[in-house]
Amino acid sequence: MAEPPYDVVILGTGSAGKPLAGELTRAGRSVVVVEQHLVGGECPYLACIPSKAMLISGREHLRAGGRPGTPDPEAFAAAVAVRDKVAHHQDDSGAEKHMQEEGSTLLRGRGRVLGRAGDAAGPGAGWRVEVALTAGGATEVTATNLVLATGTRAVVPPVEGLSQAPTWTSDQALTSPELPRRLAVLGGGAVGTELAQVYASFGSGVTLVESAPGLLPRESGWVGQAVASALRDLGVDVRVGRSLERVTTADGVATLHLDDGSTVEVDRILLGVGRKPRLDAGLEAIGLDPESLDGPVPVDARLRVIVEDRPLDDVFAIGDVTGVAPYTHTANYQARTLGAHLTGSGLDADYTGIPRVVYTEPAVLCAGLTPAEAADRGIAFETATFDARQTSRSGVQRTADSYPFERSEPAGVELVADAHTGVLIGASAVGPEADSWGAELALAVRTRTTVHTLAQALHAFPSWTEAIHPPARELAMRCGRS
Ligand SMILES: Cc1cc2nc3c(=O)[nH]c(=O)nc-3n(C[C@H](O)[C@H](O)[C@H](O)COP(=O)(O)OP(=O)(O)OC[C@H]3O[C@@H](n4cnc5c(N)ncnc54)[C@H](O)[C@@H]3O)c2cc1C
Ligand SMILES: NC(=O)c1ccc[n+]([C@@H]2O[C@H](COP(=O)([O-])OP(=O)(O)OC[C@H]3O[C@@H](n4cnc5c(N)ncnc54)[C@H](O)[C@@H]3O)[C@@H](O)[C@H]2O)c1
Repeated sequence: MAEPPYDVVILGTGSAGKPLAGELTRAGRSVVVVEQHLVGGECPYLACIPSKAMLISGREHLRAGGRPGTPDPEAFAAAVAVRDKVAHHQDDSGAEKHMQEEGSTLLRGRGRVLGRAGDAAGPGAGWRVEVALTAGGATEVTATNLVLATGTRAVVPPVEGLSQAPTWTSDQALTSPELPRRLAVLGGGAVGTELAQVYASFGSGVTLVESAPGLLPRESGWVGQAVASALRDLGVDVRVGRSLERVTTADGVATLHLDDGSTVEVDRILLGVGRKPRLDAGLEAIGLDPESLDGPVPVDARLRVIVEDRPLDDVFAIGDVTGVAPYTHTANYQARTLGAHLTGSGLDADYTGIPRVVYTEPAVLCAGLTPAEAADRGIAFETATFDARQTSRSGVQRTADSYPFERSEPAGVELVADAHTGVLIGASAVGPEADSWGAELALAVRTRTTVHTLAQALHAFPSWTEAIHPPARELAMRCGRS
């Protein structure tokens, strides 16, 4: 059955596709969305929300007397119940209803681009998309504009024996009721560090293997060291600069063979080594070859897909599939930006100061450039750091905190400023709730605030934001003024 022609067809209803549909229907556009799995994408059911719920429950468990190294299946089961409740038990009927109430036509199935509509080539002719319906059968839709919002999938590294081992991706970990007694976490990025903390909090014996020289290797070295130190306090065996050569499995127990000759026996291996864009929606029909692309879909500042160095006027990509700062807030922002472009004059996307947050304890919030990135770009810069344990808030927190074991409580702030202008070009904050109080720094980077202005800001006493003042003041004395 052929559907009527629409203004826009969107493939994928995740943190990118779903809000875009709302922006467009509110502006009176006709929209058809195609979703092959869950309406809402990975974030609410399989990623952000269940992982944050488990981190919070893990913290509460430790404060209530839970001991790292002592598995507590009962406490874990209670946390899983909360996790599954906040993740709606993967029931997306509420999200589906919401999209329909907003006016979108939702087709459940797998979409594949067939090509331009009719014989006409070039902008304005519209796009044909075939949908293999989940309920069976197929249909075809036509729309003037095509939007790819197909997200990513977990990378499975090509390691000998891994496919026979008991592995989890984060999707599986965050939907499973199992508390492994011994868990290996492969990868020390956001997934690896957050989930290592979750399982260690409930008593799993966790070994974290990261191939880079430190955890969270995209960030300044001290940030990853702070997180590594906190994980070690929880009993996690953190091994950085190590790679996995092969895995052997016998009687359900996997043995990891690392490149230093050591072995680790575990009941489960969690893969947190990154994600790859989903490029299997018929991109050949728009002139992209997924094989040779082997990376994100290239877009310009208006989210137009670039083919052979030129942006297409009627094909767009948003969200993780574009590889631009893969977070829900980026996907939401790109959806708003594209919505404005398709319904009015719009603005170019500006990715300055996107917060990169890891919700471990201590939490991490980074924005803008690290000193290493500033150096790579040839920018003359100055940096200053401050140990946030010197704030009054740290003293209050230490006294009030009821963790049952010694912790090193790493916390700090690093600012990076343009040496000539004093504009804040990067910042990192680590500490309790840095995901919230560090937001001031992300805003300062995004709004090109100078360290002179930042040094004049008043920071509430006794809050963690007081840690921002000393390095801002130091840089204000060392940097020029714009
Ligand atoms: C464990 C984990 C924790 C995370 N935590 C956070 C966090 O705390 N904060 C944060 O900001 N980000 C977090 N993220 C990242 C965040 O989940 C993603 O950035 C965000 O979900 C990307 O949204 P998206 O719409 O691009 O992709 P998705 O949410 O993956 O949506 C894409 C949708 O497209 C559908 N689709 C794909 N191909 C087709 C097709 N051919 N036809 C029809 N439908 C199709 C898929 O089924 C999917 O529903 C986390 C990620 C992981 C893995
Ligand atoms: N708090 C958040 O916002 C949050 C939380 C979780 C995930 N995410 C997003 O989900 C996506 C996936 O996260 P991720 O942590 O899997 O990816 P990532 O790319 O952030 O980190 C992967 C890590 O694995 C390491 N690695 C790669 N191959 C390895 C190997 N063979 N052995 C050992 N280590 C290896 C890399 O050096 C890197 O540190 C990211 O886009 C991330 O932004 C965000």
